[in-house]
Amino acid sequence: MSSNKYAIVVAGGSGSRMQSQLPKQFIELDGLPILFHTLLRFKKADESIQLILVLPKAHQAYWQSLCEKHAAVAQQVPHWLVDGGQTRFQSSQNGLARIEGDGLVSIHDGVRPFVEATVIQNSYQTAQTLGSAVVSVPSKDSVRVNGVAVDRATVRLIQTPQTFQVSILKKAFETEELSTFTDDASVVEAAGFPIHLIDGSYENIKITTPEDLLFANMLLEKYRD
Ligand SMILES: Nc1ccn([C@@H]2O[C@H](COP(=O)(O)OP(=O)(O)OP(=O)(O)O)[C@@H](O)[C@H]2O)c(=O)n1
Ligand SMILES: C[C@](O)(CO)[C@H](O)COP(=O)(O)O
Repeated sequence: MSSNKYAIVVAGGSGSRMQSQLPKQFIELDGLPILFHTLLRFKKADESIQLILVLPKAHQAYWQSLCEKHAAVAQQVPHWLVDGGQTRFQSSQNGLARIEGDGLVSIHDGVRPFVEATVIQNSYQTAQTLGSAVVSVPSKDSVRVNGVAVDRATVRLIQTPQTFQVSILKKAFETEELSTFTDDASVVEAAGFPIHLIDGSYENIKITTPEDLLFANMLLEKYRD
């Protein structure tokens, strides 16, 4: 198999739950837009990873202006820019279309800027041997499905990155979109391929609602040297 490694960072959403004028992926943490933090995490985990950034057409000029403003950081994270889709499925699909040939591809939410290098590295290593690696954590809360308590030990909360052999992901994405496709693993599983879960971390939050920004700033504080 080819040793090419790609990361598709999806940032094509509208961020409606954040209720912010500025799309959430551009909100600054420590003076730097969230998206730069996320892209840097991948490059720092493995310099050879080729980055593909998925952004709505309407946000691309603004992103270019941010790249000029933060030129020193931007040059550390060279990337292809790809148009966002109407849904996350379509954004992943657009990113995937940019990849020619085989290798490994990780899909990661642009708004998960705290993913650790070890998690990224483990995801590529596992996908290399098993075909897929989907980051997850155990539930800390009790869980009920349709009101019925379930054994919490059977529950895993799914995060990103979700990493696959390119050929598997391309085959899976040849399908029609279903409303049950909330992530890339669900697309791959529906195509009949096995999903291998690996450990993530509780700090790998998806910045979704305003209180997530409070937590994000606390995490930055923790790692400030
Ligand atoms: N059409 C879409 C929808 C979502 N995403 C991306 O998928 C990730 C996870 O989605 P979410 O947190 O739900 O982002 P939004 O869709 O932007 O937020 P909301 O659902 O609150 O509108 C985000 O990085 C988001 O930009 C995307 O690339 N294309
Ligand atoms: C992909 C994901 O982050 C895994 O937890 C999640 O499914 C994205 O969901 P969202 O509704 O698009 O935020």
